[in-house]
Amino acid sequence: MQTNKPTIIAITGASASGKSLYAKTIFDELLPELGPNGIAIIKEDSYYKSQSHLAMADRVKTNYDHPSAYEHSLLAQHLSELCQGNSVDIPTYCYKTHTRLAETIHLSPTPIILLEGILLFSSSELRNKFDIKIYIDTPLDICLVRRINRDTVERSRSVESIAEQYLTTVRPMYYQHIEPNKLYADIVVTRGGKNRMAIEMLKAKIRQLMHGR
Ligand SMILES: Nc1ncnc2c1ncn2[C@@H]1O[C@H](COP(=O)(O)OP(=O)(O)O)[C@@H](O)[C@H]1O
Ligand SMILES: O=c1ccn([C@@H]2O[C@H](COP(=O)(O)O)[C@@H](O)[C@H]2O)c(=O)[nH]1
Repeated sequence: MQTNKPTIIAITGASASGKSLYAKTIFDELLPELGPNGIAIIKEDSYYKSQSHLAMADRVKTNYDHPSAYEHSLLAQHLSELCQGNSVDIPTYCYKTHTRLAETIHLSPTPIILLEGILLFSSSELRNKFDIKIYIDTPLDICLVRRINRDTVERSRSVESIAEQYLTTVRPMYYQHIEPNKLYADIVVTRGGKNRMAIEMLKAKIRQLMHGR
């Protein structure tokens, strides 16, 4: 690994497997020692394509679990920019309106970048940019329960709409585009975002990388 470029740690797995919680726990626990210029989180979901040209009735029909729903080319471009020492303006996305928002988030390169999202391993162009690849391996029935609990509260969804979307796209796309790419992982983490040993091991690796810079 080069020491002068950001280390990109990609965290993938099914929807509601615990990717965000795992990344956020590591971020929160390392922030006091690394500071805001030391570590950042990027979400693949920020790169969902804008759907502002579609009516709401059509936006809900989009397959958000297929790689084509994401602007992966922009994510790849931003990772390249960050690795070259340049800042980027990350898009923001609203799950309630299913589209990109007007504002962006300005991000300068940090030594450690935690990148999390469901389809990060589906593109070889993206995979080649990752220094460490982690797969959060949580049984799908547990993910579904977590998704129902989360999306009814945080994403304005009804249980019926979650069930419909799960059966039509979320579950089939998981078996086509997420689970088969587990083989690219360096590390497979069980028990979701609260696996304390998996959290401590990645924190130790990050500390080692920071000492080597
Ligand atoms: N190990 C766990 N035990 C209990 N709840 C968890 C665990 N991991 C994650 N969760 C919860 O499940 C929900 C989905 O987790 P989240 O991290 O948002 O998943 P993802 O980012 O993979 O979609 C959240 O409400 C989160 O707090
Ligand atoms: O407009 C949207 C965009 C995405 N989704 C669902 O989100 C998940 C990915 O996010 P996680 O935080 O990893 O769960 C994906 O399964 C999409 O189905 C959506 O419902 N609407």
